[in-house]
Amino acid sequence: MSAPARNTQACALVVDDERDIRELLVLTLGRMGLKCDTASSLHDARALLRHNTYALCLTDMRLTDGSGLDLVREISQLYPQTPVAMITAFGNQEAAVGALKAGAFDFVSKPVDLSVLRGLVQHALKLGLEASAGGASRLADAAGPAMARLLGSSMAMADLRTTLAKVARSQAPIYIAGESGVGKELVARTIHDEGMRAAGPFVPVNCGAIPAELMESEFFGHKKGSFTGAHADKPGLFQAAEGGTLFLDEVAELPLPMQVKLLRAIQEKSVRPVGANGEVPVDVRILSATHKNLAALVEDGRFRHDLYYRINVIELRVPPLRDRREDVAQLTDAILARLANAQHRAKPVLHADALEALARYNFPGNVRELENILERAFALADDDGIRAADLRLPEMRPSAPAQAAAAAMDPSRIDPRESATSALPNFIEEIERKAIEQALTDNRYNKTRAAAQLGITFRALRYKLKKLGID
Ligand SMILES: Nc1ncnc2c1ncn2[C@@H]1O[C@H](COP(=O)(O)OP(=O)(O)OP(=O)(O)O)[C@@H](O)[C@H]1O
Repeated sequence: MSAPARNTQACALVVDDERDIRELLVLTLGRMGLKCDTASSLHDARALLRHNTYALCLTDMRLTDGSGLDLVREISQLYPQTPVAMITAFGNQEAAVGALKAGAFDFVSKPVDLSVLRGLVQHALKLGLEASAGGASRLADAAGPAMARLLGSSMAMADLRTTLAKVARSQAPIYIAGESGVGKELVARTIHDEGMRAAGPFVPVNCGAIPAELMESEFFGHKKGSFTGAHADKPGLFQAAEGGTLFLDEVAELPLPMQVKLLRAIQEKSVRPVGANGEVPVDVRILSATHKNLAALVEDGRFRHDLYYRINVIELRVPPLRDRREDVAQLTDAILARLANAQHRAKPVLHADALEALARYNFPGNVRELENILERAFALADDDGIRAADLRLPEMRPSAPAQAAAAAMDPSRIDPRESATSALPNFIEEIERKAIEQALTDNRYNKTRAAAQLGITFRALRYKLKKLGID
């Protein structure tokens, strides 16, 4: 245990049983203007923590007298003003995730990449400043105001909020899984707003909505004259998210060649604009989401496994609304209040039969569908309030979202003899048209969301709209 050197300079605690690593860390942190205390065991680290306040703690995972994870837990609970990061063995994603879940704000893998370490230390110091500026309790349980937007009293949502509070502090990439309309983007925004990048931009990008040929330029930017139509230098989405968060929505839609380039940008923390000679460094946290089963796509070879592991350090799963029906009443109340407020009208009464109907309904389109149902009912409601019939719930069997649109226009209910012609191709086109029109209506003509509901890519939807002549 090194003798503590006390003065006003910020001090870090380095815990590792390998002397070489301790020396390397002390040297690097010293160059960044930090004093260091060192400990080679849990026992020594605990003793130092009892008597000193640290701006940062870096601990190894495996220590001679126990696990660094225990130290991470203790520091998060007893010294919440001290951000703690874990040093993990290379490629040990499990340990990294364990550390983040135990309350570490970040991790760094061995062999330690010094530029990564420096970035981590800078973030830790920012966190410490936040805490000393009055946000210590925020570091302790991090339930900030943004979290309040994520409604739901179910156990599932309470668990999700607890995990969010922890992961918001870290820099780890997070993959958000869940059906369409379940709240994945809201979760991503909450992580951003609750974390230390909140002052930076939150840039959501729908990966399925960018034409393949423009993708590289959209993500990384381009130089003037690099291709026909490039009239001026243009920064890409990475540059737009500098200092903040890039949210890759529908990440499963990325074409394979783009996946390679994205992986490189994330690993190197730099991008090369189309037509540029050099790289531009970027400081961006990556969050991603899809309603598809990404692990299955990896197995099928349609999503690169290396990118999957890179973006999926922590996976959050947002459960479908039908699995947390107890949230429906609170969500309904909040949505009606918001609608009433926006239209300067009184909040309508929701009669018991309407609430019962909502409680029974399966919500294949999840919270977004609940919003659409209530918006429609609110528009039609008179002073008497909203009754079950006003909700116009489709008669649906319990079904997954991709089946939902199809179920709404169940082919068995369409009589080929009643369609324009009984020829099979036209009959099928008719079904397709109805499914697409229904999905567009359900999603307020948002094509991206309609495509997601239909379980097809944005490009496929665009093609079909053109083919069917739907405006
Ligand atoms: N827990 C929640 N509390 C309050 N509003 C919610 C909640 N979950 C979702 N919403 C609202 O429901 C709508 C759909 O949510 P969001 O866009 O985040 O879903 P999504 O899962 O990203 O959808 P998609 O897969 O189609 O992109 C938004 O208006 C969002 O604000």
